[in-house]
Amino acid sequence: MCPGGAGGARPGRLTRVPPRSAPVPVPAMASKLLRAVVLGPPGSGKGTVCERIARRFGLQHLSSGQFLRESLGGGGEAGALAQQYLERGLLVPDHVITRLMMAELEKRREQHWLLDGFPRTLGQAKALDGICQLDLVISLNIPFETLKDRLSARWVHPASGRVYNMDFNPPHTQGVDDLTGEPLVQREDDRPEAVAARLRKYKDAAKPVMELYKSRGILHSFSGTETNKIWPYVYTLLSSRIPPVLPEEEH
Ligand SMILES: Nc1ncnc2c1ncn2[C@H]1C[C@H](O)[C@@H](COP(=O)(O)OP(=O)(O)OP(=O)(O)O)O1
Ligand SMILES: Nc1nc2c(ncn2[C@@H]2O[C@H](COP(=O)(O)OP(=O)(O)O)[C@@H](O)[C@H]2O)c(=O)[nH]1
Repeated sequence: MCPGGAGGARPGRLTRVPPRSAPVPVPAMASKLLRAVVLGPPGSGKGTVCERIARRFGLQHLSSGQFLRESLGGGGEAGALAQQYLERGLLVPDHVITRLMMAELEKRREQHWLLDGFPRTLGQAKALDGICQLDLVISLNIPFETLKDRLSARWVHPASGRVYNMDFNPPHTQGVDDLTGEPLVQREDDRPEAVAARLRKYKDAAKPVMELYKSRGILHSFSGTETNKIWPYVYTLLSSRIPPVLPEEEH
C-alpha cells in the first residue's frame, strides 16, 4: 500500500470525474489505503464502472484522459505539450502524463483512489510502482463489436466528463447534461472509422501492462457485453477490500 503522509489531501485541479450525484467521502482513517486501477479498451466501461465504484466505496476517481482534456485550456506547460498529441489522436509521452499523474496522486496520498486510463504503458506502470504498491487491477474485456456500438452512441459533457449513452444511460433531456443543462457532444475519436485504430494502439500498449499485473497476482478480469452484468462481480471484489458506503443495487 502507499503510505499516508503528513499534510492531508488538498483540493487540487485534479480530474475527479464528478458522479451524477455527490459521492459519500470516506475518511481515510484506515491505515491501509486502497490503490486500484481499471484497465480496458476505449468504450469498455471504465468510466462507468469507476463512477459506480467511486460512489459505492467513497474512492477518488482519477481519469487520465479527462484530466488531460481539462489541462489543455489551463495555460500550463504540460497542458500545452499534451495538446499537440491529443489533437493528433496520439498517446501523450510517458514522461508528460506520468509527471501530471504523479503530482495529482501526491495530493491524494491520504485517500483511497482508483485510476482510469493510467497506467497505459509499461513505462507508466513502472513509474506508478515507484510511488505505491497497487492492491487491485480490474480489467474489462468487451467484444470489439460492442465497443464500436457503444462509442458511436456515447455522448459526453466536456466540462465534467459525465458520460451518457443513448440506449444504456440516456440523459433526462436529449442532448443535454442532467446536472448543468449544458449541451452534450460526441468525441471526434468515437467515430467508427477512428475506433479500430484506437483499439489496436490500446492492445499493443496494454498487453505488457496486463502481463505485469497478472504475474503479481493482482489482475482481475471481467468479460461480457453488459456493464450491469459485470458490475455485481466488481462490487463483490471491491467489498472484499474496502467497506461499501452504499449498497450495490443503488445505481
Ligand atoms: N495514460 C495515458 N498515456 C498516454 N496518453 C494518454 C493517457 N491517458 C489518456 N491519454 C491521452 C490519449 C488519449 O487518446 C486521450 C484521451 O484519453 P481517454 O479519454 O482515456 O481516451 P481513450 O482513447 O482511452 O478512450 P476512452 O475514454 O474511451 O477509454 O488522452
Ligand atoms: N449499451 C451499453 N452501453 C454501455 C454499457 N456500459 C457502458 N455503456 C456506455 O458505453 C460508452 C462507453 O462507456 P465508458 O464508461 O465511457 O467507457 P470507457 O471508454 O472505457 O471509459 C458510454 O456511452 C457508456 O454510457 C452497457 O452495458 N451497455
